[in-house]
Order: sequence, then structure tokens, then C-alpha cells
Amino acid sequence: MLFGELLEAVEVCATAGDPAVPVKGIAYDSRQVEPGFLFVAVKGFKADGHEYINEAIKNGAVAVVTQREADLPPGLAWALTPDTRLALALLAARFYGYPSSKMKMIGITGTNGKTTTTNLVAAVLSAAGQKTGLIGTIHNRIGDRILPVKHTTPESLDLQRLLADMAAEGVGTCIMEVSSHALALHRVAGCEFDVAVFTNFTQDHLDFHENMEDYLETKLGLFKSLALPGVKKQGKYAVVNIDDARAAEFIRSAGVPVYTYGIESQADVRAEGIEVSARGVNFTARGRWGSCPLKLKITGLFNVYNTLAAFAVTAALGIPANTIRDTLEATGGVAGRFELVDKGQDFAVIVDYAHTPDGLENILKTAVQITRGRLITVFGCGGDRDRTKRPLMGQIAAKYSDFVIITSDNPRTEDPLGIIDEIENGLKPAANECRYTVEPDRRKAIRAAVKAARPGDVVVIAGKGHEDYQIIGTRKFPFDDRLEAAQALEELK
Ligand SMILES: CC(=O)N[C@H]1[C@@H](OP(=O)(O)OP(=O)(O)OC[C@H]2O[C@@H](n3ccc(=O)[nH]c3=O)[C@H](O)[C@@H]2O)O[C@H](CO)[C@@H](O)[C@@H]1O[C@H](C)C(=O)N[C@@H](C)C(=O)N[C@H](CCC(=O)O)C(=O)O
Ligand SMILES: Nc1ncnc2c1ncn2[C@@H]1O[C@H](COP(=O)(O)OP(=O)(O)OP(=O)(O)O)[C@@H](O)[C@H]1O
Repeated sequence: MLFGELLEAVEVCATAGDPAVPVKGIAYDSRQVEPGFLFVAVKGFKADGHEYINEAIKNGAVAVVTQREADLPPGLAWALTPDTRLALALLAARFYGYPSSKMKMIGITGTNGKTTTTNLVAAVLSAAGQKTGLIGTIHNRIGDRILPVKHTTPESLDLQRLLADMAAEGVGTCIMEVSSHALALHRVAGCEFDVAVFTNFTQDHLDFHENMEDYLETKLGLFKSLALPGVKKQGKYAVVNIDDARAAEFIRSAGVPVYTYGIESQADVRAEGIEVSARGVNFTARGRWGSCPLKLKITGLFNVYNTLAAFAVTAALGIPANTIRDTLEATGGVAGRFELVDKGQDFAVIVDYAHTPDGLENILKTAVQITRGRLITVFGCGGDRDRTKRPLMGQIAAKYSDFVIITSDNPRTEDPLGIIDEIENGLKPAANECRYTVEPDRRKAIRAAVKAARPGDVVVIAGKGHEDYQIIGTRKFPFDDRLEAAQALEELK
């Protein structure tokens, strides 16, 4: 494609050089530039891509897009645009032929439940015979082919390339998690969504968003995008958790038909007769699409919500209720989400990715419902991330648990004991009936919890879920809560 043709997709303030230069590829990282590429210089949080323009040219860039004047070799094709992050997304969408317009796009946003809901929706649509693509925290997938991930929602250029691969391989529907970082950083600009889903809104990412209102406004962006003019004319809708305190804002923002789901309120699909156990949850999904009893292998009230969301999304697409039911009943959990580690012991060990106050509260509420003895909780909080979560999570752990072990969870460049102190500040005043101890070594903390457990107890190891590493300083070290727990259980024998 010619540079000038690509530029039609973006707002251009000034240009230089030959717009007829052919562009063979696009890169936002100078180290990824190959001969014939367009380099888009992005001003980041750590580095400024404008400082790497010379390196990009050395690597073969034939054109450059910047958001400020730059000292460039005479004759080089160049364009100035107000926001290169946004331009990167729009240029990439054009370069790859607007792949999101070639398939149905389902975007799922919310603080918690995105991964689980995405997987449930994808499972139902695949069972209904559709070729699906999935984009999310654990992996990306095209049909049956699993691809590794760097982000929950990829950088715009990588996203458009992935969508183009999906379109080329005949994917009819792409189900993707849309993180608030992705919305704020324009990673999904240039994507036209058919369906937007809102799971819930609670505190997270206050290291990135200025405050909760800014975080909310960012998430609403996905819903507002549904009403924007696009090539898709029909069949757009939104799905909203009506029990969430901020549901009304999402409903108002959608500008397309909205289907609601919930437990506490009247909704298009609601759960009745909920029975939660360690190994699953039973309930009846009732409402606009009839009545459908479900016996699920995943558990917890929060998974009732995720299931209802998947039910509403797929029922609204016209998938028959028996296909939805059979698939939801057959679908096991997502890796690291309420994952039981079972070595035949007489107490339950649950590994869960809960790393927000709300996530932790949900998992502990469920654990309290299923324990026949005590609840022992092992958790920590990430370093270099939202600090305000730490005392809150301490409070929540104390509220539900009989015994808490505060430990490390990706301390990054912070001192783990400093993070633990902040958690303890919230936990201590709330720890009436709850004993607690501090063990900064997560391996030892897991062993101590397993050793302390008695028959009927539930041990919850929260925070890392499917992750197979621990980030200490700037390095990733192999570490997997599930393997650690399994080993600790073997050592008990
Ligand atoms: C805060 C954030 O999201 N930052 C993302 C952002 O980084 P950045 O733009 O600040 O990058 P930077 O390092 O300052 O570099 C600026 C520019 O210079 C370029 N550069 C840099 C060096 C060089 O030699 N040459 C060069 O061209 C870089 O390629 C970049 O274009 O753009 C980068 C490229 O896409 C991302 O890798 C990076 O994600 C960081 C690593 C990250 O941790 N992001 C997390 C917080 C995130 O996005 N999480 C959400 C999910 C959250 C959740 O729900 O739990 C996600 O969607 O994954
Ligand atoms: N609907 C829900 N409401 C509240 N908490 C939930 C819900 N679903 C899952 N959780 C909790 O959040 C954790 C993460 O779940 P999941 O991976 O599905 O969410 P996510 O939104 O993808 O998270 P992240 O954005 O951090 O990857 C779970 O292990 C569980 O503790």
C-alpha cells in the first residue's frame, strides 16, 4: 500500500517527502522495523519513540509518522498527526484491510470476569458450529490454534494483524477481552464491535487511571463506540450486568438494544434457585429466552454472573437454548480461576487469580459458603501497581478468613515487606476473629497454609491464578501457585 493511501485513515497536520512510497509493513518499535516499513513514533510512559527515528531509518524505514516536528533526512516521507497512538491504530486497521468488519466482534469489558466470560461465549459459539477467534489474558486462539499473549488486549498494530489472520482463516466471530488500558491507549481504535458486554465495575488500576470516574469513562468508551457510524448496519447490541451499581451508565451509553442479566434485579436473564458447592453451581436461567436449568462445573456466585452474561450474549445471537445449556454444563473452569488442587487430601485447596478487592471478596464469599471447617487465605499485592488496593484487600481477607498468611505477589521493584505492611494496615484493625501471619516467601507461605489445614478446611491461594512466574525486580522467575500447592500436598504425605 502507498504511504499516501494509508494516510487517508488519519488526521494529518503536515507532510513531507513522496506520498507514493510503497509501505511493506508498519512498526511502532524501531527494533522491529524492516526495509520498506513505516515507523510510527509513539511517546510512551518510559521511552519516546521519537528518539528512535534514526534507528528506525537505519533499519530500513521509508516513511515516518510523528506527533511532533522531528529532524528528518531530506526527502523522507513523513506525516505529522496529533496523536500517534491513535494514528497507529487507524493506520494498522487500514493496512490490514479493516479485518474487524469481516467478522462479528464481541468485546467484553469490566473489572472482573472478562477472561471467564470470553471463554464461555467462545465455547458456546464453537459448539454451535462457528469458527471462533479468542483474544484474552491467558492466550489468543484462532480456531483450535493457540497463540501466546503479551497483553490482555494486544497493541493496536498486533491486534489488527491478529484479526487479519483470523479473517484469512475463516473466523466468523471474534470474542475479545477489552481492558481499560486498551481503551485508554487506543488499542481498539479502528475496530468495529457488534456486541459489547459489561461484567462489573469495581476498584482497580488506580495506578493508571486518575480516579474511578476516569476508569469508568474509559470503560464506557467501548459501549459508546457501538453507536458510531460504521460499515456494520444491523444486529448490534449490548449486554449489561444490571446488578452492578454503574449499570445505568453503560445502558445509557450503548445507543443500541441492551439485554440485561442479574441475580438481584429483574433482568432479561436472571438466575434463580442458586446452589453453590466446591465442585460446581446449579441454578435456573430464566427470562426472555425461557427457562433453562443449569448444572455447572465452575462455581461461585461470580461465575453465575459470568454464565448469565454468556447466556445472554449467545441467546441474543439466536443460539438454541439446548446448545447453550450443554456447552455451559460441559465447560470446565478457566485455568487459575477457582482451580482446585486435589491430591486426595481431606481439605480443599483453591488457586484463584483474584487480585482486586472485589475479586478477593467474591472468591472468599464463595469459599466461606463451601468450607466445612475454617478458611485459610494466602495472598499478597503486586508491586508498582495501584497501592490503594492493599489495605482494602487486607480488610477483606480478615473479614472472611479464620487465618491469613500475607505474602508476596509480583513485588516488581518494590520491597515486598513494604507492600505487606500496607496490607497489614488494613487487615490488623479488622482482624477480630482472624489470626494472621507474614511470610514474604510465597513458596513458604503456601506450604505453611497447607500444613495448617485440618479436615474440612478450605485454603485459598489468591492473586496469581494461571501465572507461571513471579516478577521480582524487573525479572520474571518461574513460579506457579498450582505446582507449589501440589508439591506442598505431596510433602504432607
Ligand atoms: C501502561 C501501558 O500499558 N504501557 C504499554 C505501552 O508502553 P509505552 O507506550 O509506555 O512504551 P515505552 O516503553 O514508553 O516506549 C514508547 C515507544 O518507544 C518505542 N521504542 C522503545 C525503545 C526502543 O528501542 N525503540 C522504540 O521504538 C516503543 O516501542 C514504544 O512504541 O505500550 C507498550 C507497547 O504496546 C506496551 O507493551 C506497554 O504495556 C506495559 C508493558 C504494561 O504492563 N501494560 C499493562 C499494564 C496492560 O496493558 N495491561 C492490560 C490489562 C490490565 C488488566 O485488566 O489486568 C492489558 O490489556 O494487558
Ligand atoms: N463476574 C465476576 N465478578 C467479580 N469477580 C469475578 C467475576 N469473575 C471472576 N471474578 C474474580 O476475578 C478473578 C479473575 O477472573 P477473570 O480472569 O475472569 O477476570 P478478568 O476480568 O479477565 O481479570 P483480568 O483483567 O485481571 O485478567 C477470578 O479468579 C475471580 O476471583
